[in-house]
Amino acid sequence: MNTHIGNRLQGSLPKIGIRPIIDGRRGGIRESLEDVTMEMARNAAAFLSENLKHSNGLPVECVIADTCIGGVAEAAKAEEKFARAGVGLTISVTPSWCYPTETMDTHPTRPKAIWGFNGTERPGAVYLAAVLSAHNQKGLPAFSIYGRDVQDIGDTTITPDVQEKLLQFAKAGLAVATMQGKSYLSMGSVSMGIAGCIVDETFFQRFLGIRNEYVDMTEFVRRMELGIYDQAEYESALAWAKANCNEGAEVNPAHLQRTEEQKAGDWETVVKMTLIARDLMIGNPKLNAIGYGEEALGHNAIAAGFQGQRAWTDYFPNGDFMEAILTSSFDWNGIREPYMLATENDTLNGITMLFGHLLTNAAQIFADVRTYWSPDAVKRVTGHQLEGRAANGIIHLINSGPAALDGTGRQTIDGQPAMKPFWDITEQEANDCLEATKWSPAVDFFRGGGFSTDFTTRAGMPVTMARINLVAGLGPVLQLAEGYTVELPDDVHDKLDQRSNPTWPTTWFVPNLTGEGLFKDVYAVMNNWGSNHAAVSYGHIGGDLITLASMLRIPVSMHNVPDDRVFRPSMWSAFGGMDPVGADFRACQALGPLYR
Ligand SMILES: C[C@H](O)[C@@H](O)[C@@H](O)C(=O)CO
Ligand SMILES: [Mn+2]
Repeated sequence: MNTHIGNRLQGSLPKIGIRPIIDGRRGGIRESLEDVTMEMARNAAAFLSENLKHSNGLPVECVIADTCIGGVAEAAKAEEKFARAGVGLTISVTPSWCYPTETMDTHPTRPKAIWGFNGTERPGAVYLAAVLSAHNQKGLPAFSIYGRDVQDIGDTTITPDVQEKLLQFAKAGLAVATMQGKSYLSMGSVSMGIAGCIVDETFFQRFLGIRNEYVDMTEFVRRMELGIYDQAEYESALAWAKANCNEGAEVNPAHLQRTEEQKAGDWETVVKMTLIARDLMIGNPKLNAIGYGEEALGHNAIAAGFQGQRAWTDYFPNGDFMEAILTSSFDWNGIREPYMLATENDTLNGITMLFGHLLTNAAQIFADVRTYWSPDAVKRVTGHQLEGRAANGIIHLINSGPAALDGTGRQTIDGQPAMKPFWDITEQEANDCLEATKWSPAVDFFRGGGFSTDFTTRAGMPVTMARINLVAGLGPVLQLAEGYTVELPDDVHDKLDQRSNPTWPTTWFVPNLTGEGLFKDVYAVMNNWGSNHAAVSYGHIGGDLITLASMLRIPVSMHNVPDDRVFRPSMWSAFGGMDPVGADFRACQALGPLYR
C-alpha cells in the first residue's frame, strides 16, 4: 500500500505555464481566434496534467494565462500570474500568426517550448518559425513543437507526435525547475580519492541551481550516542529489518568473521544510520519533540552522498543497508518515494541518479562499472558461449555493496521486469524485491562490518546507464547508453560473480549497439565510460536525458538514442545540424550554464 507520498522538501512544486498566443488585430481577426486559441491552451493543460506526476506522486498543475497574449501588455500580465503561481517552465501555443518579439516568453532561465499548430487556415507555423528565430537571436533557446500532418483549424486532438514532444519537454523542464534551490548534501567528503566526490560548487550552482551542504560523518556518531532519532521509529525499523532482510552467506575467512554478537550490534547501527541519513537530508518533525529543533529541519537535500570508505567503514559498519534502503521505494513505513543517495559520495553519480529519478519518478541503481566480459573471456573462464542479447559480450555493473532493491527487477509492467514510480508498486512487488535480496556480512574491504545487498537483476529490463563527468576546459558532459539487462545460467553467473564479489548487487548490462563509433561493440561502450560509476534508470530514457541536458547546457558526449527521440532547442541546429554531436557542444559552450 502507498502509505506515504513523496519526500518533504521546502519550496513549492513547479507548475507549467501555458501561454495562448494570438494575433492582436481587433475587428475580426483576434475575435475569430480567441476561442480556438484558448481551447488549444486548455487541451495542452489537460493533456499534461493527466499524464504527468511529480516524483512525490502529486499531479502536475498547469496555469493558463488569463487572456490570450496578443502583445506585450498581455505577455506581462501572464508573467505576473506565472510568478505568483510558481511556474517553472512555459509552453506557448498558437494556431495563428502573431507578433513574435511582442508575445514571446523572455524569462532568462525558464525552459520554453512553442507549439505551433500545423494548419494553414491561419499560419501558426509561420509564427512558430518567426518566434523561434527571435528566441535564437536573443539567446533564449526554445523547443519547437510542430505536428507532422496538417490538421483542420478547430481540430482539438493532440496528435501522437505532438503529445510525445509535449511530454518530453515538460518532463525535462519540470526536472530543471524541481532541482532549483534545493541542496545536495555531502555526508563526509572524498572517498578513496575518487574525483567525482570532489564537490564542484560551480557546477552545482551554475548548471543545476543546487546549493551544496556538508556534514562530517561524526554527526552520525553524535546522533547515535545522544539518541537524536525517533526511538519509536527505530524500534519498528529494526523489527522490520529482522523480519524482512534475509542474511546472506558469510564468505569471510574465519579470522575476519564478526561474532554473532557483533553482527546483532551492527544491525542496530545500520538501521540507526538509515534514519539519521534521511533526517539529515529532509529533516524530521519528530526530532523537534525531543528537543532537537535544528536537527528537525534537515538540509532540504534533493540528493546526497555518503563517503563511507574509508574514514567511516574502517571502524563502523558500512553504509550499504542505509544506501540500499533509502534508494529503494519502500521501507518499514511502507511504499514511498526513493531517496537519491550516492555511494562513496560520488556527487556526479548522485546528480545523474537525480536526473533519472526526476525523469522516470522511479528508483535508480548506483553501480560500479566493473568488468567487460567478452564472449571469448566468458567461454575461457566458464566454458559457456554467450547467446541471445548477451552474444556480443556483457558489462558487469556491480556496486560495492548497496543498490536500490527495485533493481532486483521484481516489479513488473505487462509481465516484464520494471522499476516503477512508487505509486504503481504493489505490496507484493515490494515483498518480492526483499525476497530476492540477501544481506551478506561485509567483506574484508570493510573492517567495521555491515551488510551488503546481494541480488541479481532480472533479465529483459530496458534500462539506460548514464553518467555526468567533469572535464577540464570543457565543464560537465553527459554520457549514456540505452540497453537491456540480461541474465546468465546460474553456474556461469556464479563463476563470474565469485571472481568479483558474491556479496554485492549485480546487473548484467548489454548496450544497444549501432555498429559504429562509441557503440561499435560492447567493449567500446565499456572502454569509453568516463569513470568508475554509472547510474541506471528504468526504460530507454536517453531522449529525455538529452533534452534535460540541453536545457542545462550540458553537452552529451556519447549516446545511442535514435534520431527521432533527440529533442533539443531549435537553436541547436544552427550550430551545425549536419553534425548534431558537435552542434551540441558548440551550442552549450556559446550559451554557457543556465544560471549565471
Ligand atoms: C570496496 C572497494 O573499495 C570499492 O568500494 C571500490 O572498488 C569502488 O567501489 C570504487 O568505486
Ligand atoms: Mn564504487
